[in-house]
Amino acid sequence: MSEPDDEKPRYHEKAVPSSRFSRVAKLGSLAGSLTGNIIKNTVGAAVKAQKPTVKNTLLHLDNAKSVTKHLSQMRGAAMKLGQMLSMDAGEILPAEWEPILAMLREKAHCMPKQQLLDMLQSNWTANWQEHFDYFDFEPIAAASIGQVHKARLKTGEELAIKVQYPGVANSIDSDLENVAGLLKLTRLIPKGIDIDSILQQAKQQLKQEADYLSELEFLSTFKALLADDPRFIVPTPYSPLSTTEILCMEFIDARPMAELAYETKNTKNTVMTHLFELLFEEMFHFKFVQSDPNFANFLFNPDTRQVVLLDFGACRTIRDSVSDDYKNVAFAMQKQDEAQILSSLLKLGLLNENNSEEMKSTVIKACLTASESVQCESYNFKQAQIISRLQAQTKSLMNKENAIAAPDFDVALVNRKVAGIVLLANKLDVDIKLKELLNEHA
Ligand SMILES: Nc1ncnc2c1ncn2[C@@H]1O[C@H](COP(=O)(O)OP(=O)(O)OP(=O)(O)O)[C@@H](O)[C@H]1O
Repeated sequence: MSEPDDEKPRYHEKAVPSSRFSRVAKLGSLAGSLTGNIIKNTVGAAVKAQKPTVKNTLLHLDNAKSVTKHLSQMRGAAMKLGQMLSMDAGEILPAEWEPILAMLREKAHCMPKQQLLDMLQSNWTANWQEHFDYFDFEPIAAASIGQVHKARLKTGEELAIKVQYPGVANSIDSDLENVAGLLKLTRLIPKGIDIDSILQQAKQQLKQEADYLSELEFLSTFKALLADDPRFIVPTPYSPLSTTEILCMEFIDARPMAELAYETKNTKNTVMTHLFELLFEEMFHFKFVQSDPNFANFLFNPDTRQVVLLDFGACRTIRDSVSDDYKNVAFAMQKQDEAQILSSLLKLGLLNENNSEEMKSTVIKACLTASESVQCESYNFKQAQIISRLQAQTKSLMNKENAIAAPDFDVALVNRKVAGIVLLANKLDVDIKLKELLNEHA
């Protein structure tokens, strides 16, 4: 049933611990290895006549490796929380953690063939192979809550089939609680970040993402919204074989977004411009947002410069008021109107009346700095070093207990979307006519 494909990445097979007991045991062993590493590094520091500090003990790279190794084996909730943290806080966590965050974004194991066969059989029928010309058991991708296989139906259609790891849906709450407890133990998270609200939102988002029939519906909605749009390719959903744990759609042959880095400046600018156009359309026009804009969720076609959109698990319809308030912030930033920026941030819940004057003024100053992106004709996030400048400006907030307000879910998801697209543009070193793109929505 399998056709070899030399271009495909190889994944290590590793059984996903599916019972609650085995998942807790896995976290127990992580706690054990963290403690072991702390002792080892404290002793190591003492031998080298250094004072043991948080940096050379808790934040030591051995701990980073332990956390990554265990989370990537747990997959599901554990790994997703790591990904969310790296998206939300990736630019502000201590530099020592960058290797873990990078691995959490990318590293994954696939499930052993028998576990995969059990999932296919329990979701389909014993004779499921009758539907296919071939089904490649080697996954083309192993992500946080499922792995993706390529297959060809008897009718000739090529499908991408996402199969969820067993036990993911039932263990979301307990996994997230346990992992967050561990992360708190490592004191990894700056005081200013409200981990408990990230945790609540991660639970809510993951439960939605673990229901592949809801993703199938979101995929159909996006397919309809972008029908005949020459900038984008959205795979056609295939519902006859889709279930809550298996998602089937058209297979699209395109290149990973990371390879865009090697394309011409023109291609990079065009592809990234499409993504900013889509961002504004989702926020201000569709009011329906795909809120997980990580690198792996886009592919591109180098010849046509089209963007392939994938992974619709985390879509959300946002309230009209949220869409309007974001638009007000954007245009107030363009006009450098501090009073309007403040009132829109208050409405969005990104600031509240209890915040100190110092806090309000820090956030408004940061908005004014960021506003250069929508004022000049063409903007390059990387060359402007805007992220490090904003980090420096808001650094004082990171060390104050719960200083960063936890907005409601709509707002948190739009924030994640905006941040994700900006980080992508920053990474790719592109020039974007952001002012012009925004003005189309005036
Ligand atoms: N329709 C498709 N055509 C071609 N490749 C696909 C398709 N769908 C998914 N893939 C491949 O599988 C990878 C993972 O897919 P997807 O992002 O949907 O999985 P996921 O489990 O939801 O990931 P995440 O960890 O982001 O939640 C993609 O980056 C892409 O390489």
